[in-house]
Amino acid sequence: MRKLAEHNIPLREASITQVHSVLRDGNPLIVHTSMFANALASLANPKQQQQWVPLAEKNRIIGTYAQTEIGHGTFVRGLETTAIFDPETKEFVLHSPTITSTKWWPGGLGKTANAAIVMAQLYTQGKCYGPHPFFVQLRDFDTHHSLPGVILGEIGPRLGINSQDNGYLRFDHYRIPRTNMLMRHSQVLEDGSYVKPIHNKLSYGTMVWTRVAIVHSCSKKLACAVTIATRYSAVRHQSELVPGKPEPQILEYQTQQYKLLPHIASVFAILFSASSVLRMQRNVAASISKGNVELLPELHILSCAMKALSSQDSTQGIETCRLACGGHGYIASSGLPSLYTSTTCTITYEGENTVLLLQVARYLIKSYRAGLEGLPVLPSVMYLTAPSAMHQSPPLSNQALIEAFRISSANLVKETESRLCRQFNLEQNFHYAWNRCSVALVHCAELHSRYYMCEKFLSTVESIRASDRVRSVLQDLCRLYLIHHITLNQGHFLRSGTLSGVDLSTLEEEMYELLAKLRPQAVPLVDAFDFRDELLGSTLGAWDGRVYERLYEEAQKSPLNKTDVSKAYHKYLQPLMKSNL
Ligand SMILES: CCCCCCCCCCCCCC(=O)SCCNC(=O)CCNC(=O)[C@H](O)C(C)(C)COP(=O)(O)OP(=O)(O)OC[C@H]1O[C@@H](n2cnc3c(N)ncnc32)[C@H](O)[C@@H]1OP(=O)(O)O
Ligand SMILES: Cc1cc2nc3c(=O)[nH]c(=O)nc-3n(C[C@H](O)[C@H](O)[C@H](O)COP(=O)(O)OP(=O)(O)OC[C@H]3O[C@@H](n4cnc5c(N)ncnc54)[C@H](O)[C@@H]3O)c2cc1C
Repeated sequence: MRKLAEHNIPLREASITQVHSVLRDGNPLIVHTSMFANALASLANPKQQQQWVPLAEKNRIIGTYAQTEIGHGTFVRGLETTAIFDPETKEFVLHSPTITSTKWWPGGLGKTANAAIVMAQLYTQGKCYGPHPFFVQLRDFDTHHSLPGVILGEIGPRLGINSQDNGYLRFDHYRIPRTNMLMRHSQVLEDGSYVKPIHNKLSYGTMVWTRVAIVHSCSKKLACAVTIATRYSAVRHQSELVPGKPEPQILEYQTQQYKLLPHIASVFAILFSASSVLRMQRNVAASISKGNVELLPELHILSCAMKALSSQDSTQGIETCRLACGGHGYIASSGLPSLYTSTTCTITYEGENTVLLLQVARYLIKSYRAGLEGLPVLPSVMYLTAPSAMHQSPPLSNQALIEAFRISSANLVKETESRLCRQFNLEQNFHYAWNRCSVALVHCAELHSRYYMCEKFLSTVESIRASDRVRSVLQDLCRLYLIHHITLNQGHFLRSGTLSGVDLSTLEEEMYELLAKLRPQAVPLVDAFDFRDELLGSTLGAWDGRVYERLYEEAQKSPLNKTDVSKAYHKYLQPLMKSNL
């Protein structure tokens, strides 16, 4: 917090800095600095902001975002916590009517937060208006005791991020003033009448914002992992590449280069896509302030797509980096296990990936159908029904590969839409037909998202003007990324006829050449991420390469090494050894 203040970083921008990496096993303030701060900024009206933002900025109020319940995470419309307006007292009564309505998971809720943005079903004048956000004080601001009517606790150990005190929360007819409903987009007036928002998903805005922040943070996490694994691969010597010759750096093995270089490329692909979505988000936020919500669906879909792809890619990449470090990748002091556990959760939180990809697919199918009917569609999906442009670029050039992605994606959407129609004809029910096509629909969403990411990588690299040599290395890296993802998805390209078997063999051969060409750039590339050793926190990945010394030094800190003979020897081992069991 002191660092943020020193650098004049507003609270709600803290989560896209490296500040939370200072803590190894989760940050109990991350939801306060990200979702809570953003919910106040985007869902509270100016008067409410004046009241709460300065207190949150000064950390007098420490908040969390309490939406998920034991019974419902994905299906937000199914939340059970109620906020019933009482016109007599001009208050809302918050209540948790069932066990499944218990709020469950919010970060920092267990012990740290004294307030929360609570999503609850809004009832007024006898009618339910769906989930809405409320500012709720949970603990006394001086003593930190939970307030009467509020039942709070921590949910217990998790796979990782165990310093984050994820919590549970129940309300027992707990009253809050009417003015605690966040009223920027929708309101309940004193007489209980409800004023609608200009778009009925504006109250989901904090989730959209956080998905964008997650994309950015995934590229940082993956950058940490590739830095550790690449530096280690330059220090580690193992086996014989040529019999009788000295043991080479493991980075000389083509298989090792294949494990690392595509993930170094992935850091850039995710980062450039994140920047593009962030720009769009800023534009949409500015438009919403002027009452224009036209681009909100596009932002929602793009943030779902990029959150899903980046969390999946970074988690897989980090695990590959861990495996690439052999046994030493399994030791906690390598930093890789905690990077993995703090990244794999991004697949689940802020919208489980499959669910988000199905949102993307819904948009693709709707846009495809609209395009066929000649109705207007938004820019990112115009290609679904636009004529193909495959022959305009030289064969297998970067542009041709992007076109191959685009056409394959359009082809898959077309094929899946036909399947959906056939299934609908059989079932006579759109929802059942949708479910029966949902694996294929997820594949459509993945390919569309990959196309977007490849396109952003290429267009960003080509726009670099500062240095020819930097651009040249990034061009090679981008080329490797494109070919790598084509080889992983060969079937789609063969099915669409955009690439032949011969093309794929040619590309595969080029990929192996690129691995060798980029090998000398591997260490400079990760050094350029410029992580301080303190932030990386890894015995394997420190700048000076003293891997073995650091591993040995770190082992000395193990509590078991404080004494030569442990207590357990006297208590258990010695009796066992003497027991003749
Ligand atoms: C690594 C460190 C990270 C650091 C960074 C900070 C991290 C901080 C830590 C974070 C810790 C983790 C913190 C947490 O985890 S906080 C909890 C996060 N929870 C979720 O993300 C829940 C996920 N579920 C949903 O968002 C909704 O229920 C979905 C979207 C699945 C369906 O929803 P619903 O059932 O209501 O809708 P529908 O399917 O009938 O669709 C109806 C229409 O609505 C459109 N629509 C839907 N949504 C939006 C939207 N948002 N803007 C604009 N439009 C939207 C949709 O396209 C469709 O349009 P159309 O097709 O009809 O035209
Ligand atoms: C570390 C961590 C931190 C979190 N922090 C917060 C927080 O601060 N605040 C907060 O409110 N919440 C938080 N959450 C909760 C998180 O947002 C939810 O766990 C997440 O949205 C997924 O919901 P769920 O757990 O209900 O999973 P479910 O929706 O039950 O998913 C289970 C399975 O069902 C599938 N499924 C569900 N619906 C569909 C569908 N329509 N179509 C196809 N398949 C489907 C999913 O794909 C998945 O395979 C956190 C969770 C974690 C793990």
